[in-house]
Amino acid sequence: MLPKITHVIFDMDGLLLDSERIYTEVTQEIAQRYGKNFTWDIKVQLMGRTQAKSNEIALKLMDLPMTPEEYATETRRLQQEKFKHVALMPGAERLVRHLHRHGIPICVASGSAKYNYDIKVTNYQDLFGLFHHVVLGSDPEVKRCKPDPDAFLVAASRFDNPPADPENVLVFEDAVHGVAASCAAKMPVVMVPDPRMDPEHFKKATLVLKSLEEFKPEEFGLPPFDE
Ligand SMILES: O=c1[nH]cc([C@@H]2O[C@H](COP(=O)(O)O)[C@@H](O)[C@H]2O)c(=O)[nH]1
Ligand SMILES: [Mg+2]
Repeated sequence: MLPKITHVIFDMDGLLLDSERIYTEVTQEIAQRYGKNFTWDIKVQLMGRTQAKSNEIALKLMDLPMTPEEYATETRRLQQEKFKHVALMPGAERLVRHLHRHGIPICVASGSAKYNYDIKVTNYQDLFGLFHHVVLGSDPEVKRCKPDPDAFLVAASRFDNPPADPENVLVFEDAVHGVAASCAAKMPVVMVPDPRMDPEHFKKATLVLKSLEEFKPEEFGLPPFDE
């Protein structure tokens, strides 16, 4: 029996936005300059983290001869050009608009830095305006990034009247650390992973889908699509 859902939290990168593709392109470009390879196994360890934490891990695992400052500046420069043109993931807009139209409180909880968030949503102001609130990796209340539960617990606490009970909050995630964070927060989670993801990582998810387009809201006690 799937839990009855009252509130929904969306991850952003790789779930609502096709921005994981951009992170990969940029990191691979920098890695190649030094004859290194940004592998999928390394990528999995970065997804969902704060920018600072992810940079630290990437530098170490790829053993790049750059200072943290040089790496941060160069990735930021290359990413920001591309983030302006980021696409939505299939089914994201339909689902967000559907839940909003039916009065289901929705929000975003992402590891993204605010300076990147602002660029990523430039073309989607209207859509992102439907969220009750947005919690980012740079939020002072989020002490630890995913896979710790902080981002989701803070996000649930900011739904008002009444605040959300974790077991009735549905999380949508693409990343292994995001699924772990949802479980640590005791929230059910629908995982929509990249096709390269090892199915070994699916075990903790409540449900795994190939695309948001496959989601059936009524299975979680939410209003069915009516169009
Ligand atoms: O290849 C990468 N993927 C993901 C990240 C980090 O993971 C976050 C993913 O955020 P979300 O929780 O919205 O999926 C990004 O904002 C970024 O901080 C990264 O640095 N590099
Ligand atoms: Mg993500």
